[in-house]
Amino acid sequence: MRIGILTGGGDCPGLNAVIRAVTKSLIQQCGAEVVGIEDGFLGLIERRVRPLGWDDVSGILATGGTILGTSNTASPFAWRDRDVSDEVARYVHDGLGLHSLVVIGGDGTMTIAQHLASVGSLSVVGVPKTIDNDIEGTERSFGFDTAVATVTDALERVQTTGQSHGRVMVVETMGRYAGWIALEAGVAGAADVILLPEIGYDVEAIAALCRERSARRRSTLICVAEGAKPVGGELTVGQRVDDASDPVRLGGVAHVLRAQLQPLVGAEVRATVLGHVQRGGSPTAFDRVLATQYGHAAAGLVRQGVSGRMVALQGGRLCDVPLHEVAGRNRLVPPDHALLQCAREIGVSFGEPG
Ligand SMILES: Nc1ncnc2c1ncn2[C@@H]1O[C@H](COP(=O)(O)OP(=O)(O)O)[C@@H](O)[C@H]1O
Ligand SMILES: O=P(O)(O)OC[C@H]1O[C@](O)(COP(=O)(O)O)[C@@H](O)[C@@H]1O
Ligand SMILES: [Mg+2]
Repeated sequence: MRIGILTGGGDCPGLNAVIRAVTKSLIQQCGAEVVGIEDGFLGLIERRVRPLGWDDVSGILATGGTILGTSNTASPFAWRDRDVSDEVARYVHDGLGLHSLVVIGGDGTMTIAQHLASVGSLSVVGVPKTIDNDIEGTERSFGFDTAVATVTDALERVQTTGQSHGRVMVVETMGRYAGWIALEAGVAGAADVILLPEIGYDVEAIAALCRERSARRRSTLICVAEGAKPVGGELTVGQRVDDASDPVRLGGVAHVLRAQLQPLVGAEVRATVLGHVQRGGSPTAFDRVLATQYGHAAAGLVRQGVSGRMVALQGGRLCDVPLHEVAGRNRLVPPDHALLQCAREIGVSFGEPG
């Protein structure tokens, strides 16, 4: 049995833990030959692969990033304005002789994997990664827990300096169009205001809260997701990546909000954009365990000859879901989410109009 592995989309902590678990499981359980594909789908397009043996994946459990490299721009369906998916499928079948491909990625990567599985009749098994936790079909992607821990730590640090100066402190998280990181870290880091892409905010309502807190000699800690926007307003685009299917990179809403709040509050306002620090470094123990379980489960599906499915966590239990239920979708924070309600009832503001 010959199996390929690739990591696609933005990197996140725990990718190496999955690569290790998939490879060790397949070698130990069925003596499989494992092939690492470099830089996600780019490696299939440019034909860059290398063998992965037991020793290649030893000692990488706790390391950040991905030993295989990744790409969040390369798609076989739109490569330099061409659809090269047929060539890629032939390379996987005939060139590499792969029985199955384990694809570790996010919503975008799973969309490509699902298309490749149907168009190219490839055998594909998915593993959900992303700090954003926005993949349909699973309640947890690995990498999210580590990002939340990093943001929580940052919020606590920003809070002490904010309180010393009596300032309004705005901290921006990643997450694209989903507010999971801001919501969980905002609660864990005791933010006074949490702004999510799923809930439009009102600058005057936030300013009123800041003024009221300043009057009580309290600083205000605002945790804003990069995809948050004012009611009826626009997303803040950080930059455009022209060769990506989704060229928009969000970023900078903390600076926009800072400028909007400053004339409305007495206190000084400062903004911090956490950026890629949220994606780097060693995975938490939770993510190491989840990534190991996901990798082991994906190897199990491969050995059973299952295709077109992604391993997942539902109700705290490992399971697998069809890729077509994941592809092209985005899991957002639902308006009736229990943690939203909990936060509201302990006085956290979501910046909603008063
Ligand atoms: N809706 C989509 N349809 C097809 N390809 C997509 C879609 N969204 C993203 N992609 C492609 O999938 C790859 C990874 O997507 P990205 O969203 O950056 O990472 P992730 O897999 O972590 O979600 C990129 O090559 C991107 O061009
Ligand atoms: O690394 P880039 O290209 O700046 O992308 C930034 C984006 O990637 C993420 O960090 C992770 O998103 P994906 O998991 O979809 O790749 C987003 O939170 C962020 O908006
Ligand atoms: Mg994504």
